[in-house]
Amino acid sequence: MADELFVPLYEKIARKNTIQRSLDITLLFLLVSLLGYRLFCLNNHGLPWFIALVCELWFTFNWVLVVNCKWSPVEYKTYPENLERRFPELPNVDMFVTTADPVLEPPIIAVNNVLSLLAADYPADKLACYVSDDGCFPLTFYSLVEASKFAKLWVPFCKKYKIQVRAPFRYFFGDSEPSSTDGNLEFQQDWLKMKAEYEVLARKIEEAARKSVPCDLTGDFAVFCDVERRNHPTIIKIIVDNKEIHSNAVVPNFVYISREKAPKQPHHYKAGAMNVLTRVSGVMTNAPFILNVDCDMFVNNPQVFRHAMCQLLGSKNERETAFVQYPQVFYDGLRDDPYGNQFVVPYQYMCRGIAGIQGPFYGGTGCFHRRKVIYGVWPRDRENEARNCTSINGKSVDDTLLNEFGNSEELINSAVQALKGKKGFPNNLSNSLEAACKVASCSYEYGTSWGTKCGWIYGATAEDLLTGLKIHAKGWNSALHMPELPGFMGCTPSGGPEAMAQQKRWATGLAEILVGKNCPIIATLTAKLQFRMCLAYLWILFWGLRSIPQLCYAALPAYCILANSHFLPKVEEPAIWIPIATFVTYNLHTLREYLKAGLSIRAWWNNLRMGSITATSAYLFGLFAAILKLLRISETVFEVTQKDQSCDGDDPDVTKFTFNESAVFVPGTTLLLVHLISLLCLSSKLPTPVHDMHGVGLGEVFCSLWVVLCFWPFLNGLFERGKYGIPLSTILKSAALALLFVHFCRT
Ligand SMILES: O=c1ccn([C@@H]2O[C@H](COP(=O)(O)OP(=O)(O)O[C@H]3O[C@H](CO)[C@@H](O)[C@H](O)[C@H]3O)[C@@H](O)[C@H]2O)c(=O)[nH]1
Ligand SMILES: [Mn+2]
Repeated sequence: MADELFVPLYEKIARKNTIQRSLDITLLFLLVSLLGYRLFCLNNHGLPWFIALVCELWFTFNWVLVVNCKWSPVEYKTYPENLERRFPELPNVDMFVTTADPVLEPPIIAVNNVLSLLAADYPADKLACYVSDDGCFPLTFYSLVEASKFAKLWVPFCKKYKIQVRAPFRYFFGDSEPSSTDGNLEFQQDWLKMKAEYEVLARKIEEAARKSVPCDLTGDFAVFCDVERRNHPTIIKIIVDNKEIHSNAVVPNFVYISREKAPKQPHHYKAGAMNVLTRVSGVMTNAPFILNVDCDMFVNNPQVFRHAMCQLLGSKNERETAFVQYPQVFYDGLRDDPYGNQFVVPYQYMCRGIAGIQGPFYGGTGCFHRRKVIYGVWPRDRENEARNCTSINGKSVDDTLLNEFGNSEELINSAVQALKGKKGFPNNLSNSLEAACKVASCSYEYGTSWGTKCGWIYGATAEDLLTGLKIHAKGWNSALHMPELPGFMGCTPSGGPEAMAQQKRWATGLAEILVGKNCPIIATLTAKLQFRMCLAYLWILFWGLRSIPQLCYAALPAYCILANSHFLPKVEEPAIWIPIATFVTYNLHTLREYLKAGLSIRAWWNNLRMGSITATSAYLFGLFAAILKLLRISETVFEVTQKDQSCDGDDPDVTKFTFNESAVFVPGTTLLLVHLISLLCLSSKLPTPVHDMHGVGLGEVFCSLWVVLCFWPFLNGLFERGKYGIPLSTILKSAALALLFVHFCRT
């Protein structure tokens, strides 16, 4: 028996990275040499030299942050086979799904997500699934109700045959025959039946979507009569109450929530939805653990709950795992990542590295939380005893924290249980409906700490990072898990405008955090955020700010060509080898990372190129939005990204960059035009103003060509039409700006 208590549930293993470290340091050394050289001959050079110095200072600083992130990577191994030996009674898990827009997020996607959650390999009576619908759309509710009927067949089927992918649209994807080779007749029959049933479900949802009203708004649907999306009372519907369907329940509890909305009442987008989900589930099932997934994801590894429990239950000290984050892995990703938004390499190196510091950032989806951590408690140890709401023997509960939870007695009672670490809070779902509606109302949060001290934190469109930061600041660590079979899979934008909109939102959200009162520097000085973790947060929070030096540096070669000046040493000077070595080392180093991660050279190039494109367009606009908010000129908005159901990643045309009328494409187009003009001037030997003996050199010309190469999708866009072409209005605006720039350079 003693042995049982010591079987390990997980292991944290340091990864070897000697070569990577030495390359990282070499590059840092080269960057510092470049800076040294620039400073050394600052006096002999003009403006471009100085701008280059400032930009390179920034790049060097950024590289220090990167090296810090990548320095000590770790890997986690879990042993779910040992889980039940140590914990015969598995804890409950509440699963949260958010959806907001039935057009941008077709309900069939959320339906598949929910089905994969309901069918997860975990005792059904320990799970409860809560779907928040910010769209308040009867179609979403209708789809979920239909899905729950299908789930009664689907869940047993998946469990019986140990199906891996439990999202039907992926499981049946492209298969016209059962994928099993064992030729089991019963399986084949069940398979065909399931497929037919799923097709019926999908067709029903499709047909309902085509009608203006998906079904008769009577009975359960009556509440949806005349609801306005932004002005309606709370709607909570218990779709499955598994206590009601006797002991051998197959489908977990399943609840639909559309929180109250009222005009002029802030609803805080996803963070607000997550807080309502936390409270409603608190009064209904109150599981000690919470899984949150965006609507566009699904469970790809049905064992994921057990894996996560290994890390959450298996640590000697709770402080080690405030949450377990699974990386975002995308299905149907376009080949070679043309938009640079599949993040395979960042997850491999940066995320694993940060996991070795205080643990990965919270990524907003595919994450298992401890409920009490979400409730805002500090890790329990002697130092924090005074801050914590429970004392060691679990007797006294701090009233002040609970007062901050709002005036629902049911919620406070359940929170007391949760804070004491009690497992679950047996309650009948329908008995708690009234309390649930109360805590989902939009006035509930007045005068409480929701969004500031507890729950998901408000004030940034990157609520995920902010919430995680707040947790780390209390001294909690988090854990990463990247099993070979990805835990969750989701979708990522597969079009230029959508990709830009998403990155812009992130840049805004990150900049909002940087200047907000939860800035990591303050958290390190006044709370328990580790110094290296603070640097890691700074690395990501600076994403938007990066646009300025990137844009300046990218414009510099064109400026030099037009003004007949230079910012690089001349080819005949030995110092030219410093920038050359930096350039070559950087590119070979990153290329090595891509190849080691199993990606292609093409993927490396696409990411490199998108790095410049995104920085000079989406990040720039994201930064502007944050500045406008700071100046109180306008508020930032969470724009939901368009989810495509599936597309053919191998079709050559879908990898072509797409554009729209958005102003986000103006800076990139301008930059390209400026370089084209400068190269044209150079080749036609237009008389250039004579400044001094330091005329333009080969280095600048090479850099200019490099920028054109990076902006190749834009060059293509100049000549294409339709969605593959840059709209004429954008071209005209950019041309005007480019001419202005040329004029500035030549005077
Ligand atoms: O008012 C809102 C807006 C959004 N959402 C939901 O938030 C989720 C994320 O939105 P999405 O448009 O898919 O954003 P992504 O850029 O794909 O999401 C990433 O970035 C977000 C922060 O910017 C995080 O919240 C996400 O978890 C993370 O996956 C979706 O389930 C939405 O339904 C709401 O519930 N209410
Ligand atoms: Mn998403």
